[in-house]
Amino acid sequence: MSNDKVHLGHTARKRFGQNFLHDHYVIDNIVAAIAPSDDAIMVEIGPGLGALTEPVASQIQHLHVVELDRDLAERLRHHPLLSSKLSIHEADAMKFDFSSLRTDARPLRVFGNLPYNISTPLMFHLFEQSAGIRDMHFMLQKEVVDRLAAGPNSKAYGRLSVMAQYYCQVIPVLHVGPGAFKPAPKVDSAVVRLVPHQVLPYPATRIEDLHRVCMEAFNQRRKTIRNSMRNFISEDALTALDIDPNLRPENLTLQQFVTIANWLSAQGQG
Ligand SMILES: C[S@@+](CC[C@H](N)C(=O)[O-])C[C@H]1O[C@@H](n2cnc3c(N)ncnc32)[C@H](O)[C@@H]1O
Repeated sequence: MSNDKVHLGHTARKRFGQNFLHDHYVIDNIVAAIAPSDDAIMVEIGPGLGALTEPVASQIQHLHVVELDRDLAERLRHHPLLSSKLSIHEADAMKFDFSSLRTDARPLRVFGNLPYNISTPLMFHLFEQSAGIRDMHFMLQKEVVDRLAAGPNSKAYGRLSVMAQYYCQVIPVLHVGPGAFKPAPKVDSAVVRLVPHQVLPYPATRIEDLHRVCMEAFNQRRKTIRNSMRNFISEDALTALDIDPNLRPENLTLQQFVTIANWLSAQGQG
């Protein structure tokens, strides 16, 4: 085993997606982007060995952390500087009810250097609870940030772009190379800021229908939507919605996806 896997006396566990930040310049930039504040309930996902936890906690009164690794949660409980400021939730963030942390009128602010193996489903889990969240800052694979932020007519545009932008404004913040982590991941990383819309710009009648339309369209992204959507909407119905059936899914805007999903919901066949 290479020494790269041992950081501050802890052996990184691959199954928990553990790549610990150790570059102080990068850490400072991330904390500056987060701009910790006491006017919200701050929550970190995957505090690990505390690379972000320590500098964030030093700027605020209290911080919730959600950590799945029992050993790391235990270390944090005994951390000389942090333990008095932290509420440690030893739990799986994928199943965690973040809204349960809202014990007063303040919104949540969520951040984390996410385990890359679960980052996409975890974001979907958070999008569903986004009404009570002011903002989220996540370290992700750069490719995922590119997909989150992509607009129509680009290669990176897909289901993740449409669903993320349905719920949030997406702002890429910082590019981070592999050397900032121990062990170093094989891919480039980036920090993204996600700001949930106060009022959804294009509300879907049934969110399941929007999921379905995106899924069916992007599963066959080289086909025209006339073909990839023929299971649930006819060419004539698309034309009646003022959407060209010859387009491919990557040409459709979020608004057009929602228009199709809402048409589907209105048919009562979603
Ligand atoms: C990429 S590491 C980041 C650690 C630390 N924040 C840092 O930046 O150095 C991901 C962290 O998430 C934790 N983790 C992995 N899966 C998790 C899950 N399902 N729920 C909560 N935490 C998880 C890992 O144990 C690890 O501490």
